[in-house]
Amino acid sequence: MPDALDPSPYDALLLLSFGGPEGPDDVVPFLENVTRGRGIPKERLKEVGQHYFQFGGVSPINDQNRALLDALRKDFAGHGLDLPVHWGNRNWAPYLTDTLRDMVRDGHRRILVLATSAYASYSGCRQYRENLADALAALEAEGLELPRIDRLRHYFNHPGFVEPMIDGVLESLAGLPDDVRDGAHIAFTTHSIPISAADTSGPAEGHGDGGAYVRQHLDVAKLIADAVRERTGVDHPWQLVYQSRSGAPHIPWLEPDICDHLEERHAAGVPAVVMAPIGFVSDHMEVLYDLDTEATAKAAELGLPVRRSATVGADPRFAAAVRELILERAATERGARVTRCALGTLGASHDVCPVGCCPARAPRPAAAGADSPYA
Ligand SMILES: CC1=C(CCC(=O)O)c2cc3nc(cc4[nH]c(cc5[nH]c(cc1n2)c(C)c5CCC(=O)O)c(CCC(=O)O)c4C)C(CCC(=O)O)=C3C
Ligand SMILES: [Fe+2]
Repeated sequence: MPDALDPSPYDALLLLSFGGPEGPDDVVPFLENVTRGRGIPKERLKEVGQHYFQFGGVSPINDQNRALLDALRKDFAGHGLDLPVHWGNRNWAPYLTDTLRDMVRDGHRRILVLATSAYASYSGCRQYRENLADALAALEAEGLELPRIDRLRHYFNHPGFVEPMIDGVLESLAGLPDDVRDGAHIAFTTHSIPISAADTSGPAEGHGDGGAYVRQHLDVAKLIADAVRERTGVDHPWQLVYQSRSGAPHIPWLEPDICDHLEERHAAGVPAVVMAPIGFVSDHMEVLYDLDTEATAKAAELGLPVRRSATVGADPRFAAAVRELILERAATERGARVTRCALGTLGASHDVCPVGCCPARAPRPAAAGADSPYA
């Protein structure tokens, strides 16, 4: 047996994810949960509902989280890390509040959160923290003693997140027809968000010009493109583009959209495109519908060969990265000096979101940050 690894002061890991419907009857209530108070046009909701119905009302995200749970437990057991792993979602069962209640009743006092969102932004960071605060408030109202909750730092530039995506892009290139492979461009995609949200993503000192959200994605894109060039000897031109835009049309969101980008590349004579969804942790509905269905249909219409590269999902290298991040944070909490592993130019992200990081339009309590009202 390997030497036991020390996760103290933490006594549990909570995998915190988005959640998704698991059957047709779940779709509308799930969308109501997601969009409550977000001002999304009715037309857009009808359209997104259809994406889910087209897949039998089942989002792949829950099974992917089950696979990630298995991968984490296997990795921890194999390395002598004795830390129970629980799972709760923001928008569908198992709901965060229910999971957290069970954890508190099981006696957990110091909980570390792994969010299935790798980058900064209101939607990808603070909103998760707001939902953690909501869950703590609910448990407080039930008279339960509240645990202390910390969240693992953003892992977008951790090798365990980046390396599986490099393999994914290499695999997609290999899958293209021989005569177009070397000329292929890479379209790195992520979720479009309002430009105002991008500009205020991350800590205040980096606000403006797309903020941490755009900078972090550009750093990952460049890492992958550089690694692909090194391994294939071919310089594939690349660009960061966006997908899954929602919201009112008069509000500016990050562009270009992947479909417009495919059209533009095709018109410019580019012979093939690999779509690499670096903004997402798993092949969930935004990937299966917006890329594999919609963008792939657009490419077929253009006669443009495309491939979509795999997300990280339950890759064992990602599970190992999570273990390293847990041990890194635990050691930091114990006052030890640790190496903080990160690729690229930005360095390891902060452990605790500072005040003013990824602000909300309408301020609400958020846990696990410097502005948390909870201990
Ligand atoms: C940055 C970001 C991520 C990546 C980080 C992360 O992973 O957290 C992400 C992930 C996801 N988004 C998802 C689903 C949805 N997102 C929506 C709406 C929105 N997302 C936004 C941003 C993001 N979203 C924003 C700015 C909105 C507009 C409304 C608002 O300002 O809040 C809507 C409403 C309908 C629509 O308009 O699309 C749905 C249904 C699912 C589940 C997929 C599945 O079921 O498999 C996942 C993983
Ligand atoms: Fe943040």
